[in-house]
Amino acid sequence: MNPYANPFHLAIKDRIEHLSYPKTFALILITSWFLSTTAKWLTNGKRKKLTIPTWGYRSWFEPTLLLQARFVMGARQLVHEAYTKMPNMPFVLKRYDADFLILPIRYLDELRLIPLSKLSNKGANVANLVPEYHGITFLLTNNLHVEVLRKKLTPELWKFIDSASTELSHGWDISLPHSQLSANGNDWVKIDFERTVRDLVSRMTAKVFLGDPACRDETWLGISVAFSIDLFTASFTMKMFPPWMYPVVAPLIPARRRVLKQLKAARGIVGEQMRKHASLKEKRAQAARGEVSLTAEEAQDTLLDWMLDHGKGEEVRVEEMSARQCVLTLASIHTTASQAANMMFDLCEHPQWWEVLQEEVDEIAKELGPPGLAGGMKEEGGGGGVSVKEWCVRLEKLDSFFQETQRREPPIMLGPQRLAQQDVTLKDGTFIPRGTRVAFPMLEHQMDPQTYENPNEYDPMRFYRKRHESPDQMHLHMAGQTHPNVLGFGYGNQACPGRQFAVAEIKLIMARMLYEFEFKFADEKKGRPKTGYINEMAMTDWNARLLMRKRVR
Ligand code: HEM
Repeated sequence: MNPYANPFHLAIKDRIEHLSYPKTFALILITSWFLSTTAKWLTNGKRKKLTIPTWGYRSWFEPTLLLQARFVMGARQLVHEAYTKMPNMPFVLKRYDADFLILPIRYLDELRLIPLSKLSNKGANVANLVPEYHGITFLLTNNLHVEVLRKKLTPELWKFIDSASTELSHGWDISLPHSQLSANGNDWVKIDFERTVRDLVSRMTAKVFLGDPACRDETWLGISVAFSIDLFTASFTMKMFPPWMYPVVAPLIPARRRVLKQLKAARGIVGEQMRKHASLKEKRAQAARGEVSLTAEEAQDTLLDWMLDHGKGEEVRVEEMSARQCVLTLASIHTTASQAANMMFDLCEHPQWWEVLQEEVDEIAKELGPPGLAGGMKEEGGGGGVSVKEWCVRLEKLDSFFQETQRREPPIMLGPQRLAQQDVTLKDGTFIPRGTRVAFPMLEHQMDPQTYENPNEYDPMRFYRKRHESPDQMHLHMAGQTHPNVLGFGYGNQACPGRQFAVAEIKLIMARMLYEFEFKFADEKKGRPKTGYINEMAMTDWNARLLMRKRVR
């Protein structure tokens, strides 16, 4: 029987056929929300639920869908209101795909000691990326990319930073508009600062992770910037639908198609480096016994080499290894570039600090030679040159500046985040049902007068002063150290494993910028570019432009 034979059905069919694209999209969303809510209601009846109050409903009648939709662009406001109105209390926030239990900071240490099998950082961070649709499910069960950072990159940090600094010099000539900058410093040139730093950081990261020649492969450099953006866009779009609709929606999302293309191209590039590693194994062993000598490229020691030597089974198959390299670009490039951009925006907003930072760099340069130039950041112990370590360690004011920017502009406003893999009851009886996302109000805590004196004041020497209060404080308040009041890199043993590398990279880049150039906002009236938030994620303003000119001494 033809269902449309009925005039009522015919009218509906006619309406549906004439719906515009936005209306069709809204209809799909509302229908899928209705179906998934009904399904949840039918299946969740017996599961224990969160008993903590939800924040944000405007009235009893506001549908949950509306509250979840408001979180997308209004999370900053919702978190701020909840934190202010319910100080030191847990509360629940509704993101469209998950309920967040926001815990006061006093729970931080208790949660740190709960095993990952109960409260998982990976569960929370990776689930946001819909891993099963992007070929990255191995992230949930496998830790090789974290191990390599902890066991190879961090212990040998300065060797790798030194290698990254050679790539910084190479990128410096390519990514900065040298030909437009007059030597007398008269001409201001407009630049997209964040993009410039992204280019530099992607080169430095590729040098350390993959080595030559992949680190100069334009396709790889393109992937290492675009992969994160496309993966986030694809995941964000998919998560607007209930999981049962993913098989239908996923193939229609252009960003996801790009992600799959990037993964395919990465297989070619990373696969080639892997083949070289395999073919060099014997020669490297001979060189270690002093029987043959290696060229510089053959002798390079990359994080990929370590992963190939230490990985097992699927870990060392090209599909998984190349996807892992893409994921490492995701973790490392935009985070680092936006921190550097925020630092430069803060400096342009508070120009009185130029002199202080430039003076610090100039003083060190007088003794160690200019940053990045001949006689400056040379190989550690090589040719009478100065190690990058010495340069970075001595940049104490820049270090403090780094932290003050990160305090006010962390990459995420709710963190650290964990996913309850099973029901958990905290010491005071707070019950966390399986499946709950747990997070801390990082940004609010860092902007709270109980945490920092005059939190709204931009005080870039705040951490410098703390460090110099007494010798035992010197290491506690360095950029990259985690602390309950400094959460931008996470906290405790699950904190960002690449943070020391990120701090050193940013110091190298910023020291050179301070030494060689001056910057100001392209649009002085607009002032500092505003950070936007999509859900809990911070987004620097990609339309922001700065003016730069050569510094004349
Ligand atoms: C300023 C730059 C960076 C910021 C602000 C940052 C921040 C973070 C944060 C907040 C986390 C989550 C920690 C948690 O779950 O509690 C994280 C995790 C991670 N970061 Fe970073 N990060 C930065 C740079 C880097 C770099 C350069 C690398 C690699 C060299 C890296 C690799 C990772 C990895 C692999 C994880 C996941 C750790 C895990 O699954 O256990 N990050 N980062």
